[in-house]
Amino acid sequence: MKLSANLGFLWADRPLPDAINAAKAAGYDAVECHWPYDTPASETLAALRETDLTMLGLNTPRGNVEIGENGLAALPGREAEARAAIDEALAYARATVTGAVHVMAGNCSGPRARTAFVENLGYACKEAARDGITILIEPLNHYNAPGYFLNSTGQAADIIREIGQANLRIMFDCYHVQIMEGEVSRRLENLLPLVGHIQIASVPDRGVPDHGELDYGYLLPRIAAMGWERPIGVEYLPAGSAETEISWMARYR
Ligand SMILES: O=C(O)C(=O)[C@@H](O)CO
Ligand SMILES: [Mg+2]
Repeated sequence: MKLSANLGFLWADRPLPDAINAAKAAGYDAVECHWPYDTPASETLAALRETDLTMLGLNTPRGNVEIGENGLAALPGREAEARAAIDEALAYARATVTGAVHVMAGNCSGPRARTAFVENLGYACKEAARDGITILIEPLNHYNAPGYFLNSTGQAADIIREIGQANLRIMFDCYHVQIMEGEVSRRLENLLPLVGHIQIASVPDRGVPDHGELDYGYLLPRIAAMGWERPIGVEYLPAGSAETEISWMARYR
């Protein structure tokens, strides 16, 4: 089982190149991040080359976070900003040889939001396809992301099927799926052809994935048995330092 350190949460207090080095030292096979835009892409790329790690994914900018914005792609009337955010994310991904961009929908609901999301995703897929980049959409739970447009895997699957682009996939975060829908292993197996990335954390506390209501001792071997070979994103909130918490990894290797 290969694991990817999500540097949006792990070593998040360090500059991104230092966090990439920490992930390497801790034994992770890959990295992924949330919003890397304060770090010049050249510095991120240098750290990736030095450590021989790949950046699996990054998120589009969220808009005005001070007023609670959490993405722009499903906001009717904000298409120009949404596409600028997609362009910025894709440029950073190209410059750092990152494989996927998570297009963040934002806080909205209703048919006009869905239309905006579908159209902006169509744009993102076409722009990304030129460089072989995958576009991800991630259903988020309503405790961490109240009002977020995308909150179920069924909704994500419908949108992906409607758009019909081969590079559009679900970011299946087991933490969010368990909170919103349950039946994580069956749901993942059914959706597997549409899944582009998998993430894990304990539920409900979003801690180290070795306790709580989801049994990763069962789930991770089950995911491997489904034929999943790519690194799984470890996206938990460290209670202390991520270095002192890595002993859980040995269990899943
Ligand atoms: O919150 C999550 O889960 C993520 O994966 C983020 O990329 C979205 O904020
Ligand atoms: Mg996630």
